[in-house]
Amino acid sequence: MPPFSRVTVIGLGLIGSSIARGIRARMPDVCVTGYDASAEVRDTARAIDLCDTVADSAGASVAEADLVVLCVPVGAMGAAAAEIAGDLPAGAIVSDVGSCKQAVATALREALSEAVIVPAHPVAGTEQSGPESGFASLFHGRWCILTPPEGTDPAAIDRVADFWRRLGAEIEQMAPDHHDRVLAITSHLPHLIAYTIVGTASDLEEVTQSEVVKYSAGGFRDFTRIAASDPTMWRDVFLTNREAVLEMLQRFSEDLTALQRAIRWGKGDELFDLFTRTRAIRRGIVEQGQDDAKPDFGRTHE
Ligand SMILES: NC(=O)c1ccc[n+]([C@@H]2O[C@H](COP(=O)([O-])OP(=O)(O)OC[C@H]3O[C@@H](n4cnc5c(N)ncnc54)[C@H](O)[C@@H]3O)[C@@H](O)[C@H]2O)c1
Ligand SMILES: O=C(O)C(=O)C[C@]1(C(=O)O)C=C[C@@H](O)C=C1
Repeated sequence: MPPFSRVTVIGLGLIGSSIARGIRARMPDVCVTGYDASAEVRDTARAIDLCDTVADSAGASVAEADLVVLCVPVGAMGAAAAEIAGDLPAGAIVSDVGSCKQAVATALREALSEAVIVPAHPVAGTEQSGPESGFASLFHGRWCILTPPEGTDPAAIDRVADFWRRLGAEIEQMAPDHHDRVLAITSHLPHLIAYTIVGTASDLEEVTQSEVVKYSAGGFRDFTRIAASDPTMWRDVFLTNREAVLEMLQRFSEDLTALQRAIRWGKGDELFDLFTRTRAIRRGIVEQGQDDAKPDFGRTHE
């Protein structure tokens, strides 16, 4: 039996709509209610039959829920939680999918002082956003990291883990501050680098816009996919995970300076050793079947 029978998804963008579709595909008996602050998104969600019900207010959407999943940008988590505070049923579990965990956990606890909260982060996504971009298989074979605060009811953690396993994810548990440091280097910094390199290329006076488009067939093209990611989401991620990102950025710029010196002084061995090491890391990722380089992730969009 599914761990929940009435799930409310708040924020019907890429992740929220993928959860709604995943529930339809993997837990068809579960009733899904959706809500989004944008009336346009709610209309689209109704038009594409994303949920059993799309409510017109956050409070109404949670009134009968046993699980509420907040799928809004991390900077909006506190406000979204505050909106449901007065209507949340006593036994309901609240979760979220935010890309940073520590600050979000604090915001959720402040808004929902009595609720059982089990924060989660599915490490799966694309550069798309909005209700039509989601797909049921997004979480298949991907990690979902749970960051429950100390003292969280283990039965609640198990139910949320079961929910994500049924959506196809594998579960890992971590302390929120550790999560934020790990994701700062594996996800947040790569996005910052992609935004920078695409911005720098388009600013170069000697390179025209049409040349940027015309010659972006190789490595640069991969950066442009990442740099097309949602501006609101990523603004919020960098402002929210500020400390960890700045720490990793400091390490990164020191390593970049070392590379700069190696190039300047013709230290070919240093370059060769680093590139050999990084090639082995890439091959390890591919061997583990986690190669996401293809734009459609090699997965079926159900
Ligand atoms: N995109 C990814 O790759 C990815 C992966 C994992 C986790 N996440 C996290 O998932 C969350 C959602 O990201 P997404 O990619 O689905 O974004 P999205 O832009 O596709 O969707 C976000 C939706 O939230 C709605 N919204 C904003 N504020 C709201 C509020 N106060 N109440 C109700 N609805 C509100 C917006 O109208 C929008 O429809 C973010 O916290 C993000 O960090 C994203
Ligand atoms: O592949 C992508 O497009 C993503 O950006 C996915 C990605 C990532 O960096 O891995 C982005 C943010 C998330 O919080 C989790 C996953």
